[in-house]
Amino acid sequence: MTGRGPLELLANYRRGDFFLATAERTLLGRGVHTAVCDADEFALAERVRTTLRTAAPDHPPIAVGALPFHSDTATPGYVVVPAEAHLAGAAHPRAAWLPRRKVRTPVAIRPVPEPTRHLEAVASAVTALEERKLRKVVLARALDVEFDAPTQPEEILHNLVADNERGYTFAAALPGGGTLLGSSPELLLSRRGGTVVSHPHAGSAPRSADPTTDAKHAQALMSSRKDHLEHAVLTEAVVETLRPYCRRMTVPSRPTLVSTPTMWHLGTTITGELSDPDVTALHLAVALHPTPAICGTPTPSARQLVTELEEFDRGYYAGAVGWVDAKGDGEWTVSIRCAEVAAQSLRLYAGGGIVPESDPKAELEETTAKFATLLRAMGLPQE
Ligand SMILES: C=C(O[C@@H]1C=C(C(=O)O)C=C[C@H]1O)C(=O)O
Repeated sequence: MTGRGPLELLANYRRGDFFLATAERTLLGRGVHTAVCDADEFALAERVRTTLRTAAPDHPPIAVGALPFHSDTATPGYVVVPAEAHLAGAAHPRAAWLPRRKVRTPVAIRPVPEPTRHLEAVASAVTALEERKLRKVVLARALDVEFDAPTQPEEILHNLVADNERGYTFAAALPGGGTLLGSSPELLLSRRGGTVVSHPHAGSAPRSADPTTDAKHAQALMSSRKDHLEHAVLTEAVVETLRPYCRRMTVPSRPTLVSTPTMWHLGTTITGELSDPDVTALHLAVALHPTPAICGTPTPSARQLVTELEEFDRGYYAGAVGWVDAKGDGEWTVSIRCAEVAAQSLRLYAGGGIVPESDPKAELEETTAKFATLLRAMGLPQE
């Protein structure tokens, strides 16, 4: 496949590969030279560094993979040095003109939990925030989609890449044989040489096909106290975690508006100059994860509340997907706007940050809007 362009890499993707398309590059990893699987994510980062440093010259000096929301033996961090790695430039703008692929119609779609249960969970979270002195918690829900024939990750990935020009669009093989498939707007961490960048997102509003309504939603988000509060909790945590690794940091005082084809968000680009050249992109991603974008603050009690209130396991949703190379450079995106794809079914996930001012109905609508990234790529109605 050497010398192929980004669209050829996309066309070549098949179940079991690793694929990541960003605004700058397209990466395809195939096969497994060495797999590193560890429920302890710091141990995982160390083992991956050693593997890449001591590796025989016959394999690509890059490792790719996925971190779960919460690591344990059933859902460990999983990073592989692929047998083959292919790198090309950005798939866009040409990818936007690709004809869409048809995805089979599902036989059943079931919300987990029922929407009324999610409303109750958000209301309980609001009460618990006050009682337990939490500043924020992120609650998610899922959609289980069933087919009477094999799922088509290749087709869905193709449409996700075509739809999301500025997204981090990924397909990552998981240890149990499934695939995590999605297009996230959010950069957990990138490291290039001595420079680290994080672009955390919190604060959301749906896009609208009507330009006046769309602009209104954006404006309302930019002036929403509740959303700015959610966002401030997040940037503070990211800055606090990165500071010990950096000799200099640049942190804008206000977030900016970020758009995806389906959502508006508040985002802040945080940059830093590393003081320790030995710390890899994966070490930094592991240190940051889980940020309050997908868990809450303080982390341990927010994680506990998530376990109490969500009726399903997040698996690799709200984790991270990315790559790290032998120099320690790399790029990890927050694994949201995604689905875990099995043989004949898939599970879509969407969550939102809850603060004391949150309204359950608005939170339910926000998760519905966030499902649209995947539903649209599957050719399904987005309601
Ligand atoms: C948790 C998700 O999204 C995150 C939560 C956001 C919010 O609460 O406003 C915004 C962007 C993401 O960081 C998701 O899409 O599932």
